[in-house]
Amino acid sequence: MIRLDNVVKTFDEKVAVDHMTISIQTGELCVLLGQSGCGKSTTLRMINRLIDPTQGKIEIDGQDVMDYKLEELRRKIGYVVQSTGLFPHMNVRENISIVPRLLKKKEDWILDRVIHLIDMVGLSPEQYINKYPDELSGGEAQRIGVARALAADPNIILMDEPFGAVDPINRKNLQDEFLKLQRELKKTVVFVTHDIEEALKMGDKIAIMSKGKLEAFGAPEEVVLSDNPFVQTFLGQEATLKVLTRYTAAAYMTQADRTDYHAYASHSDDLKDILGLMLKENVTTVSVVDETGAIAGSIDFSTISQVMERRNNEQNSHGS
Ligand SMILES: Nc1ncnc2c1ncn2[C@@H]1O[C@H](COP(=O)(O)OP(=O)(O)OP(=O)(O)O)[C@@H](O)[C@H]1O
Repeated sequence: MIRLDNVVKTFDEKVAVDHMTISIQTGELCVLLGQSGCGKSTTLRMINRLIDPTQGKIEIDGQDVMDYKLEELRRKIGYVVQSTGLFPHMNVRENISIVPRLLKKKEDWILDRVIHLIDMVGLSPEQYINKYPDELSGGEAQRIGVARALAADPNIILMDEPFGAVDPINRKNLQDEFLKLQRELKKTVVFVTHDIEEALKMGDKIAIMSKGKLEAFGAPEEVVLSDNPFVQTFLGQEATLKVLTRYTAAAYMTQADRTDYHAYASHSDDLKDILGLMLKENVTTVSVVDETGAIAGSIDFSTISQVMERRNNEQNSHGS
């Protein structure tokens, strides 16, 4: 759906993006990962033409972005930034309504859509619809930013460090909820972050960039096994462990085993959390509890090591 073909962007003499070539499939969440200044945001902004490339071509649905009418392109593409970009003098309803109003949707339709979107991002419409941005926490503002980006039902969403300014617990919640939403909506998402764990958790594909260049591109399990020396150093030895953040306890627990093992994990915890709990409590099996606090099953160490082994084997067989 989105194709970058040898894209270059220079600012004066400085090369910000250096011959980037990647293809992002429909419904895929592609993370652009790299250190500050490596060209992630510039790459993202060339997709919706906030910036035009110096060289190369970007296609959406097979058509050069330069051939789209700007308004058509922006309608196709939602955009979420770290600072949320909410207008401070507009309340939540007005902020989310901006694009539908530009598209001349009926007011009744817009109000229904606003209510639906606030609910969809996990907030109460009655409580939040009339609030102003300065009455929202960082996490709440980010949710409204996501709701606003979804307002015109775009096929593509560009997200620039969307959860960067949020504390770690809220950040994890936002990640989990966005992934849940994404499983339903299946938008094509390009997501910029410099947080390795976030990238390995969120990405169907990860593009690792350094100094404007693409260093690795592939599924998380692939990039952690990359033999590119920059990628190895950048991701560090813990990267393979971090891949475990992609898998939840609920998906891997043995439901038949409801024994109380005295170390408890939530069904929404990921396998890296569970491994951490095992090491902390010095146990090899933990009970998994559901949202009511009842024991729903268990996970043991061998399950986690099998997941890691299987991932590694799959990758090795892909490579051979
Ligand atoms: N408008 C601009 N004018 C001049 N130089 C720019 C401009 N925008 C970006 N750059 C430069 O291009 C390079 C890439 O910047 P970019 O913002 O794309 O990096 P990034 O990876 O997104 O970094 P960060 O995570 O800090 O936002 C940097 O060296 C930056 O200083």
